[in-house]
Formats: sequence, C-alpha cells, structure tokens
Amino acid sequence: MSKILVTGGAGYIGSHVVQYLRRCGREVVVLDDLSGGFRDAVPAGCLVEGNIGDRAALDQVFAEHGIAAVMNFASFIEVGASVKDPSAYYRNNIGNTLELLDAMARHGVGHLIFSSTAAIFGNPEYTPIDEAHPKAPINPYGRTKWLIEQLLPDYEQAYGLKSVCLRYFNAAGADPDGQLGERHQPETHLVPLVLQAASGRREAISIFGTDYPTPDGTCIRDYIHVEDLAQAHLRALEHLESGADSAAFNLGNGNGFSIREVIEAARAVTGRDFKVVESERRPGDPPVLVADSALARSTLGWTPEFADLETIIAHAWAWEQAKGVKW
Ligand SMILES: NC(=O)c1ccc[n+]([C@@H]2O[C@H](COP(=O)([O-])OP(=O)(O)OC[C@H]3O[C@@H](n4cnc5c(N)ncnc54)[C@H](O)[C@@H]3O)[C@@H](O)[C@H]2O)c1
Ligand SMILES: O=c1ccn([C@@H]2O[C@H](COP(=O)(O)OP(=O)(O)O[C@H]3O[C@H](CO)[C@H](O)[C@H](O)[C@H]3O)[C@@H](O)[C@H]2O)c(=O)[nH]1
Repeated sequence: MSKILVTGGAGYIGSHVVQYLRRCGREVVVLDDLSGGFRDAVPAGCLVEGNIGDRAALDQVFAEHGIAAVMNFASFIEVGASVKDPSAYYRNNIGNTLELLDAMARHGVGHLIFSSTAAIFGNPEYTPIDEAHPKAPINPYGRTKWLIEQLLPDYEQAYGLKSVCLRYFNAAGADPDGQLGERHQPETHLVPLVLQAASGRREAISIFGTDYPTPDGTCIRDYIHVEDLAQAHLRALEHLESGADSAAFNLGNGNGFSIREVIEAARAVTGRDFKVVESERRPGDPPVLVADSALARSTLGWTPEFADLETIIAHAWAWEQAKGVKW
C-alpha cells in the first residue's frame, strides 16, 4: 500500500495520528522541521527533517516514497503569537502550505487531510457550531486556516486535489498507552497548564477572565481527545479513498466545559489541590466554542471513544506524571 505523508508529524496531534495510522497498518512518512515538534515523538526511520516550504525537499520525499495522500499538521498554532507577528503566520501557514499543495499537484497526489480549527468561526453567532456557521476569523491564525480552506476547491478543480478539512475544537488528552502526550514549548493550552499546576511544576493556574456571559463567568470550550482526532483522520482519508467528495467537518464532543469546571475535574482526577489565580481576559477568546459534529459522525462513521472530560484529563495526567518533569 502507498504511504501517507504526515507533515508536522513530530508535533502533538500529528505524532498521535502517526502512531494510530501505523497501528491500523498504514505506512507513514513524517516531514517536520522540528520547529515545534520532537524527534523522539516519531518512530525510528519515519522522520524526514525538513520544511514544507522547501520545494527540493518535497520533490525528494514525493519521488522516493510513493506518497498517495498527505495529512498536513505543519503550521504555527498560537493565536496570540499570530497577532504579534502575523507575517510569520502568513508565511508559514499560507506560503509554505502553498508549496506543499503545489508539490502534491506536481506529483499527482490527489488526497489531502488538512488541520483546520474552530478559530475560523470567530465569535460564534450560535452554538453548537455546525459546518454551515458563518466563517469570520478574528485573528491572523484563524484567517490562515480559513484562507487555505477557501482555496482548496480551486486546487481540486485545476489539479484534481481532493481534500477533507477537519476543524478541531480544543484538542486535549494523551495516548492512553502513555507513549505520547502534549508537548508545546511554551505551553499555552489550558489542560496541560492545569496539570502542571497539579504536579507542582507550575506555581498556579491563571483563569483568563471571570466576567464572560457564561454561567460561572469563565470561557466554555469543547475538549476533544487527541486519540479521537486520530480516528477522525483515518476515517477522513478512507472517505476520500472510497471516492467520496471533498468536505469539511467540525470535530468536538458537543459538550462545553467552563475553565472552572476543567479545574474542578483536574482536582478530582489528580486528587491534588493547587493555586488558582483570577486574571484579566486574554484578547481574542470567544466566550463559548462548542461543536456540532453530527456531520462527521453520520458521514465518516466517526465515533469518539474518550468523550468524557475526566478520561481526557486522566490520560493527560498520566503523561504529565510520567514525562512532564523531563522537559
Ligand atoms: N492543539 C489544538 O488544540 C489545535 C486546535 C485546532 C487546530 N490545530 C491544528 O492542528 C495542527 C497540529 O497542532 P499541534 O497542537 O499538534 O501543534 P504542534 O506545534 O505540536 O505541531 C505542529 C508541528 O508542525 C511542525 N511544523 C511547523 N511548521 C512547519 C513547516 N513549515 N515545515 C515542517 N514542519 C513544520 C512543527 O515542528 C510541529 O512538530 C496545526 O495545524 C494546528 O493549527 C490544533
Ligand atoms: O493558562 C490558561 C490558559 C488558557 N486559559 C483559557 O482556557 C480556554 C482554552 O484556552 P486554550 O489556549 O487551551 O485553547 P483555545 O481555545 O484558545 O485554542 C484552541 O482552539 C483554538 C480555536 O479557537 C485554536 O485552534 C487553538 O490552536 C487551540 O489550541 C481559553 O478561554 C483560555 O483563555 C486560561 O484561563 N488559563
């Protein structure tokens, strides 16, 4: 069987997807420049160290490996950083992604699974958010993802490149077997930061804003287990392999949890108490982001296995305890 090129496969979500694909018998090649990922998150022999904006590197990978499909996780990922330095985000998430798409066209690779985000919706007009919800990103990061989504139909019409865009809500959790977990440097995501506070690696967790129009005043998010995202990627690829049309899907559990609820769940799971500091709102945070993922369930046959928040936090906690102190 032909190989899947996983760009950004040394990162948090990509590395879990690589492991999942291999367990399901798929052959994988990872292209990652290790700007945000880790060599030891990729199985031996799978990693090609390089940038998706490097035309020569792409030509070599496509020529050598008989690539049949691409899953593109490679991008910069921080909303706040994208506001401070939009140029870096436009160059990497748009410019370099275009090089990847062009290489796919040159080498006749016709299937792409693209990592998109809830950030394309901006401040939601209604919730839960389905695929038809208006797209109005409020920061450069979200705009980069929405722009790529919008140009993919042109690549399909001209070069036959079919795609599935997967819009993750809040990825969290870790490999249930404990081999992999979340590792961002610096870490900005709520669940790992709360667990760093629980383990004592961090003095306290800050709540960014307690005056939102939500029942307890803190932001509500839809946390989706990274392993369930991995399952969705394989289902999405199988969808294209079956000859189905290009599509886009929102991926979440459809349950919203406030920051205070996440903190309470972390206290219950870990059995540890830790300091909580109430601070100012973080710019650019919508009050509520909850997905309507009915379409992914019905079209892809996607069935999340680890939907409850306690399980998501328990897997992340096992990883934090086993590996966290080492980096
Ligand atoms: N983490 C989330 O909650 C979340 C939510 C929605 C969407 N996403 C998207 O999912 C994808 C993966 O996110 P993540 O949390 O695993 O991030 P991550 O930073 O852990 O992984 C991204 C990987 O891409 C690599 N990379 C970046 N630019 C590259 C380039 N030009 N060439 C080669 N490699 C490059 C990095 O080294 C890193 O290994 C991203 O596209 C992100 O925008 C993430
Ligand atoms: O120390 C912290 C960290 C986060 N938060 C809050 O916790 C919530 C979740 O924040 P995260 O940074 O964990 O996640 P985001 O919802 O900001 O971002 C996620 O969803 C976005 C889509 O909206 C992007 O795709 C992004 O890549 C992805 O991580 C937010 O209200 C945030 O303000 C805190 O209160 N304290």
